[in-house]
Amino acid sequence: MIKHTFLMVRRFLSPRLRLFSGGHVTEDVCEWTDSTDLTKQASLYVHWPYCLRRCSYCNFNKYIPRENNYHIMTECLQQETETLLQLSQVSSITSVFFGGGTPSLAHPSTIAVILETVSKRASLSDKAEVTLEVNPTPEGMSKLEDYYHAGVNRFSIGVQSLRDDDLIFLGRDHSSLQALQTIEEARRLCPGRVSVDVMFGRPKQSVESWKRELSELLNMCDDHVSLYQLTLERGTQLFKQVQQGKASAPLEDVTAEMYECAKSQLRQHGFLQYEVSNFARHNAVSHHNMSYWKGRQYVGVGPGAHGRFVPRGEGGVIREARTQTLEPDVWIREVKQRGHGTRRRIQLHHLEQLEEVLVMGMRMTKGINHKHWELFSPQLKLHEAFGTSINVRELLQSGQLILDDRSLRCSWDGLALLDSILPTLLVELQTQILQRG
Ligand SMILES: C[S@+](CC[C@H](N)C(=O)[O-])C[C@H]1O[C@@H](n2cnc3c(N)ncnc32)[C@H](O)[C@@H]1O
Ligand SMILES: C[S@@+](CC[C@H](N)C(=O)[O-])C[C@H]1O[C@@H](n2cnc3c(N)ncnc32)[C@H](O)[C@@H]1O
Ligand code: SF4
Repeated sequence: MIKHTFLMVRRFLSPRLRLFSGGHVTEDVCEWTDSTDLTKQASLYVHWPYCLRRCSYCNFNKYIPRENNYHIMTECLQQETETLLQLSQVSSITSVFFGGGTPSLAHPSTIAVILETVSKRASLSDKAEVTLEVNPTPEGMSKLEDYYHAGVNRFSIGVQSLRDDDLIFLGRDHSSLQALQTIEEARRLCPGRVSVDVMFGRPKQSVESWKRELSELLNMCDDHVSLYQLTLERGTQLFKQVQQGKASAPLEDVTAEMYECAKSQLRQHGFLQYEVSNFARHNAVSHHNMSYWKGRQYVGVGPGAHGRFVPRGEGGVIREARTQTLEPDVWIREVKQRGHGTRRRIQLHHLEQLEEVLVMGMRMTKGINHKHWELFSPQLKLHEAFGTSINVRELLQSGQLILDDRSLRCSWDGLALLDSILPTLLVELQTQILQRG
């Protein structure tokens, strides 16, 4: 089974509410050529681990800063970027994503310094997507222009909700008006390259109010929407509130209806679903996230960041799943001592890599095409791996799964059941690989 997929995968894999169907994205803007040596390029993820407060639902790796150590954080992020780029020996970085935590708490000069470091160690095209996640507070908004000048060309704005009561309940540090103003300013700077995150299935939320809320958002937003169903995460305040009966999540059929409405509203506004949680208009898909779903290499820098790359700089030939130390102070110490804070390295052998390619690739509405699969599995073709099994045939016959000349993919109905389809595919893959020794 998949042991190494990172938090984001786990969190957003579950389409519990028959969440995800929609139109087709026709053109693949993120296609790599067959001749590309995949170990020579990677995307870069940079984690800023601090937030001003803890949102009640969030269990991402984030800390409330005790003191202002942003200067030292910048130095260490720069140092670790250098070390890991050297270790990976990639010649080209195809996209950069500053996530968190709240990376819009970082000084724009930190972003500039990291991007300069990347450019010194590898080629970073002017056209490469450079995303920064922004909490839509007045402080975040006031820095957008400086981030833009530092090299950011895409903003991902954590709107979450346009209902002020809900924002307070969720522990957010901004109002709905501030969110709309931040979207406007981000669109002025990066037209066509602004994404919003919005969550539904919130306590006390009704379908009617969700419809109105999404409609307001769709009238103001740009060309990319990430739509998440609020997940109850163990260890969060919201989890406790629900356990103690102080809050309750909407029933499953209510959230399913919320999704149905969202889907049709998004479609009316010209958005096409291209992944389990993501919708784009004018083909404004997230290149960085596409590189995860396509099983490309990525380097993860900063506390708790995940990476997948071959450490060619030390003679490695096998891709590794790498995780950086979670706790910022410990991570800082490690980076100062040895240039990086890698806590865990796991070699991904052939089967494990294929498992990841499968799990990630099936999230895309386009699924896994034959070329994509053959890059990782030249010997065992898609038809050979999945076309002969009785269990897989049942999924094909039921219409949940499609395997044809184009690709292996979920149907719209099937995508909603991805969690239950994947185990069958994984078992079949394991069987086929083991049989072939
Ligand atoms: C799942 S949300 C997606 C946000 C938004 N929808 C977008 O794509 O612009 C992104 C979050 O996932 C986490 N994340 C993404 N890539 C990561 C990586 N390589 N290592 C660790 N965490 C990562 C970070 O917490 C980041 O804030
Ligand atoms: C880790 S946050 C980082 C971005 C930024 N700090 C923010 O909150 O806007 C990335 C995204 O993950 C989503 N997210 C976090 N916790 C979630 C949960 N429990 N259920 C669903 N989505 C969640 C939110 O939509 C959020 O925008
Ligand atoms: S949702 Fe964003 S701002 Fe809120 S605690 Fe999580 S990372 Fe921080």
